[in-house]
Amino acid sequence: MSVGTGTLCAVNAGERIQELADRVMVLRDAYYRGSPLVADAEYDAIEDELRTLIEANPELAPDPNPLEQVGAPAVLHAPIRHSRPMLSLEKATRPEQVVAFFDRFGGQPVVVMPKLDGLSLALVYQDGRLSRAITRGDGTTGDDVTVLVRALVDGVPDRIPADGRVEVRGEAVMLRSTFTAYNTAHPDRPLINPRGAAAGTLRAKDPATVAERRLRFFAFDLDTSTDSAATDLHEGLRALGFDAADMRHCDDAQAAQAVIAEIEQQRNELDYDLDGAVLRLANRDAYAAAGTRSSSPRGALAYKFAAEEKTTVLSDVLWDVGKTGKIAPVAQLEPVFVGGTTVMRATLANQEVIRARDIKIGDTVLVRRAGDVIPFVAGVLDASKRTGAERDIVPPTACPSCGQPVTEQGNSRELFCTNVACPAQTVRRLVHWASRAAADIEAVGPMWIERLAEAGLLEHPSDFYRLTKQQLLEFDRIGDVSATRMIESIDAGRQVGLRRALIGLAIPMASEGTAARLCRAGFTSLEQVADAGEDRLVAVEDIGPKVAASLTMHLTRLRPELERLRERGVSLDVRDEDLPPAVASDAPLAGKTVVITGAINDPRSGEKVPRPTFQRLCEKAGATIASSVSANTDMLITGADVGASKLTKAEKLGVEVVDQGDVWQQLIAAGVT
Ligand SMILES: NC(=O)c1ccc[n+]([C@@H]2O[C@H](COP(=O)([O-])OP(=O)(O)OC[C@H]3O[C@@H](n4cnc5c(N)ncnc54)[C@H](O)[C@@H]3O)[C@@H](O)[C@H]2O)c1
Ligand SMILES: [Zn+2]
Repeated sequence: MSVGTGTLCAVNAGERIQELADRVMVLRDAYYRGSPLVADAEYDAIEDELRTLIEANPELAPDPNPLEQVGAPAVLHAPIRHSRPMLSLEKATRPEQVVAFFDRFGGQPVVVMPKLDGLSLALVYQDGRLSRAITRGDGTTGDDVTVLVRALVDGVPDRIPADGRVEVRGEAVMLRSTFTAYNTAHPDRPLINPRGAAAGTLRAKDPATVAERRLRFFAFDLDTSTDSAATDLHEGLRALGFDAADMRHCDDAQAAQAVIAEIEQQRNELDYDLDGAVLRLANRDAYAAAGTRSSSPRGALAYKFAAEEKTTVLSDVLWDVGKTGKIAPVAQLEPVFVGGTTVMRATLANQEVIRARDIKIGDTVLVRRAGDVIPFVAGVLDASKRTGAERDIVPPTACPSCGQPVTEQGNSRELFCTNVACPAQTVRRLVHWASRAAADIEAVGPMWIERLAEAGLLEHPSDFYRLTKQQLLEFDRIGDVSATRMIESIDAGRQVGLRRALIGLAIPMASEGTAARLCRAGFTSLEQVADAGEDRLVAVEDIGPKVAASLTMHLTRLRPELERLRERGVSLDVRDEDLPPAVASDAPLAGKTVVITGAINDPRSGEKVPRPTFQRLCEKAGATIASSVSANTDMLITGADVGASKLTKAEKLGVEVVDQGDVWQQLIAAGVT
């Protein structure tokens, strides 16, 4: 008897299936206990491989099959059985799968909404009062977390206008703003990511211990015993007073795909993490009638986005000297595809973060890259993987560029090189001067700036303006064309003006906003700011004593440089672009200080409008823009997906909250476009 290759394969496949199934169980167990061993993307890859193998070899399906189970038989403190199972979702990554979903339910309306990355909760109401909040658990039985939810979760009303039994399901998330604020306040015990933080919060024994870790609930599912509730999911939830996940009705796969793309695009600007978009039958009866599979409802589909977190190996740490002399640890990573690009370097912030997260060279670390944010190392996931060959990360005692001793500053013990002649700092400052936000010397890139500095031709920003074409032509790889381009680009940079020059000088603590505010406060030249003195500077809105002191000290030090810039024809005077546009006294927002929050869309085209563009429109209509709500704010303009914290604050301070739609109407009526 011969053994066919098919059989051999099946034997191998069987082993592999068992191996993967075991691994899935181990990873789930750790994950649902709150200490994941790998990033979600890696876990999902294991599930995918298992699913593909079982589909090809159904007879080898393990028993029990983890893919037919939900969650994990987690440790439940107060188990409660769900009225109907809380399931997982079927996943899709390709447009064809969205088409297939629409084909399956020909003609039925579908809602598309963000797939929030938190943890799901079932809220049970009896005759209008919240009676219970329950976690998903293993899908059949969850944990009673009513006390914690009442104390910590915003967006869960105590009472709703409905009789009988009502069950609302949704996601409890930690807003990114809450997460960041918490980690800033507690650098010694940082949270790794918002989702883990949310799950951990609802595992606390006593709400008082996690009081600063507030969560926010967004509803996505509704079950009622009464017939009075709307059959449309979105309307039904809103009528009961819930913030629903932002749902958009779509009639066909093409429309759905467009909304999915829009959600993915907005992903970075929202105040919560999301890992995909959910498609779901809009009609609640149709959704119920579609029924379920072993572990997922048939009437819904999750479209997954690229992972924003992955694990990789930290191969080394370099200490990088920045333009203000700050020496920051930069992680060198084994290349990893995350957040849509291959990441090889990530920030480690400072030595306190390294200590608090107990990170060592050689560790497998979690790397997070969300949107335009610089990738960073969030922490070590599986310390049990350590072999003993890992090395401690040792901060330098001398500047890696100039060798001068370093100094430590602040609570997070940031390291600084205070040598003003430090070559690394010099290059960084020159690069910053040439950057778009400052003199915008586009044709002289960072590499050439470094070469020119090494050759002794550049040390201060003013040195750019005495470079000659002859000097540039002496460099091997600079020909006539590029030398001309460089000189022209430097010439154009002479029009830098007060605001951008101040940005370009990289004065510690003075932000781009500081520069803009000084211009608006009536300063007409950089010399005037240098001579103003701290008292006059603090009188400017939003400029505090520390910023004023830093400005005065550094501009005094830079006085000779300001003179050289002037001598070489560089304008340090305020420019038109630095000032708010002229406003008529009857402009709709005249005299109002406004804060803008949420995503802004032009109602005429439906298109997204970048925040700075909308700010400029409001300014043209007479408004002064502030970054956060305070007692001085007159109006909070809200776009889509507004963070709860801003709204709560506005309510507390009695600030008028106005929807962007109303503001657009006024802008359009006043001809401000
Ligand atoms: N890192 C690990 O080791 C590890 C282990 C196990 C699971 N996981 C992760 O946990 C998840 C497991 O999948 P799952 O079954 O828990 O969740 P899922 O990805 O299948 O999605 C279902 C969940 O999505 C949530 N959700 C968010 N927005 C929703 C919306 N608008 N409509 C409906 N549901 C919405 C709900 O909480 C629901 O329970 C995956 O992301 C997986 O990567 C990770
Ligand atoms: Zn140095």
